[in-house]
Amino acid sequence: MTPDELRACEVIDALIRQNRSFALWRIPGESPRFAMQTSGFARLLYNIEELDGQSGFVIAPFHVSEQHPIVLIRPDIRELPLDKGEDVPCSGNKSFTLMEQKFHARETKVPCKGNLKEDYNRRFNSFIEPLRRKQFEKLVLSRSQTIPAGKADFSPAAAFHKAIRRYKYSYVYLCHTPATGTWLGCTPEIILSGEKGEWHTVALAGTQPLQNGELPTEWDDKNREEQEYVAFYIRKQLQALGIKPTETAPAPVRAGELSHLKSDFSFPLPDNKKLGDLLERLHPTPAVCGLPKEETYRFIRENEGYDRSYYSGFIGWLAPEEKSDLYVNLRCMNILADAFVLYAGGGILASSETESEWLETEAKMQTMMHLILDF
Ligand SMILES: C=C(O[C@@H]1C=C(C(=O)O)C=C[C@H]1O)C(=O)O
Repeated sequence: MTPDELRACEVIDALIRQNRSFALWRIPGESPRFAMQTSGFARLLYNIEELDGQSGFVIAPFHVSEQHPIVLIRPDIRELPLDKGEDVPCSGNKSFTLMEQKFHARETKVPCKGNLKEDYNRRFNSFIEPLRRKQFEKLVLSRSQTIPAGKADFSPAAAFHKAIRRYKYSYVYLCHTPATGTWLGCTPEIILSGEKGEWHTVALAGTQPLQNGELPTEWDDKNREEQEYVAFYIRKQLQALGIKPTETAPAPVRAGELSHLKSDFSFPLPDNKKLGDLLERLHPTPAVCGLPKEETYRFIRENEGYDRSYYSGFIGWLAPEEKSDLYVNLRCMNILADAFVLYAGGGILASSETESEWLETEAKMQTMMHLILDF
């Protein structure tokens, strides 16, 4: 790292210690951006529609609750306060006490790998059953894994810098608020991006490792079907709003050492003040939830056995008057005082097999594992 980058990392890590509300993000092919709220608490919302007409950096959970609200960071400053360092104006937020760090760490139990796999297999069996009975067409089963921090001096900012170099084709972010704690992720999946009359979303699903660093050319029926469920759902949601998108054929894209099938949807929007309504319709897509939406959304919450928190929610810059870039929060982790909580999941169809689905979650977790293991 250059001296300037090192200095930037020190400032960013200090903002986390001071419990500020800020986000740092890098859209693929662009330079990193920064936004921070310098006074008061970041706004908490309990309905996605409440995002209509709002702007700022958003972090929304898989399922909104008292414990996991939607958080909207007001961008009081857009430049990293390099000169001022620790003296950024701030009221309302206070530094983390040890107690609060422990509070954020309350979900931290470190089960051994054998138990994790047994637990996953049990969940898999309860997920495959309604699929085989044809009650549902698709379900996404996910899990979390807690990795104790090896050393006390882990730098989230240095991990962000490592991520932007390593994951060129992903959206990389680091976000901290008192309500959410610290999250870092590298996601390949747009939920909504665009400006003025031109908007964009994607149907992304199906997973294979890269083959000798290259995109796979063969995709089996199961992967294609998984992706088509997402495309079908997006078509239907847009249609219900009277939107006629143009759609591309599914094609493989890169996400770290993995590849997924993606089709792009482009469309005009009659009213940019209604982005919350559109997000409410899109989230959660069958890439992270299932089909039919409402039934599988409930089934997952009742049967997955843990709270997804901000994993598989959405994050990013919301700006109806300029360009918005919102992504599905995948390949991410919650950084705690003494541990990392990593998350990953995968689409299950009636034909799915436990072992290969487990290995898929392992492969997806490697995205974050690469950022924490060499520290
Ligand atoms: C659910 C995740 O990823 C999603 C599920 C995929 C799949 O089932 O093949 C592929 C990409 C994402 O849409 C995850 O990364 O945790």
